[in-house]
Amino acid sequence: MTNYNTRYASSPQAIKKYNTQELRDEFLIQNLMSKDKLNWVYTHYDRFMVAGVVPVEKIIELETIDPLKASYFLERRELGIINVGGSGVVVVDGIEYKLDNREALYLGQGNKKVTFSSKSASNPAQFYLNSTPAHKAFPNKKIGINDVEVVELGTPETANARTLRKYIVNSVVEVCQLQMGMTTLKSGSVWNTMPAHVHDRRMEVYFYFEVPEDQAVCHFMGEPNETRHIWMANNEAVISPPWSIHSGSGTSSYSFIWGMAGENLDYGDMDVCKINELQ
Ligand SMILES: O=C[C@H](O)[C@@H](O)CC(=O)C(=O)O
Ligand SMILES: [Zn+2]
Repeated sequence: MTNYNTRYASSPQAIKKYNTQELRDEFLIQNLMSKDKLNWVYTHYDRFMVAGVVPVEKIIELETIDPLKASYFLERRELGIINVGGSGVVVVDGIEYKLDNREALYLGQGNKKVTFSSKSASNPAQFYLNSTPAHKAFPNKKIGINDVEVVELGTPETANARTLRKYIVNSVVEVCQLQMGMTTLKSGSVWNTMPAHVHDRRMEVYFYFEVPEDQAVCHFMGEPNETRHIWMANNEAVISPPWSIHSGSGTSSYSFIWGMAGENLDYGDMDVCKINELQ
């Protein structure tokens, strides 16, 4: 079963007046990982789409949705998939890709039939999906844990020691505009993306997972001199407009998947904010 809802783009002026619920309604994405359902959010930020799928009893098919006005989902789109659950299988036009925990798959434009299933109902796969418009068909590619580019960031003293893994970036796989990766906080560190940055060329979505039960992540957004926060639970995502910082501090360590789309494929294109100038 496929569900979707739509999020329109917001101006920096608008959010200055939002209360907590309005901010959450615009930017927070909940209920992504629900059993035997494919829940899409179609954003008007670079038409970036976000979904989760947890196949338990069923094989779930990637269906087109009405806003695409396409005869199949990947007619004009590319798709990135990262499995954050138990072992699963993605079948793409008859070709089977086994995705274990923390393995990823890039699917190019033009693939017609895509299905998701789990190896075991007691430890189901949890596929996190990002999709963006595509203008060219690049080859499908599985990205295993040894294919990623690893970057160590931060220090324990500043509570931001973390390992960043680039899965879907153009030095690993050819893409039109999608970029995806995963960042894991070291035990005792809580701050991601600090120093914070903006990149007006690209929007971004963060999906927080491996947040221990009874813990939470406080996600910071907004212009660097006008920030807001959104408290987030495990398996929730948050949209970052191109004009917004996107940084979080947890009450414990955690992991998150970042996904981006927009003007360029240069991962390092960021305007870093001075920590002591944030407001
Ligand atoms: O534009 C890049 C993204 O915000 C993330 O890759 C940053 C991140 O994972 C981190 O610093 O922890
Ligand atoms: Zn960023």
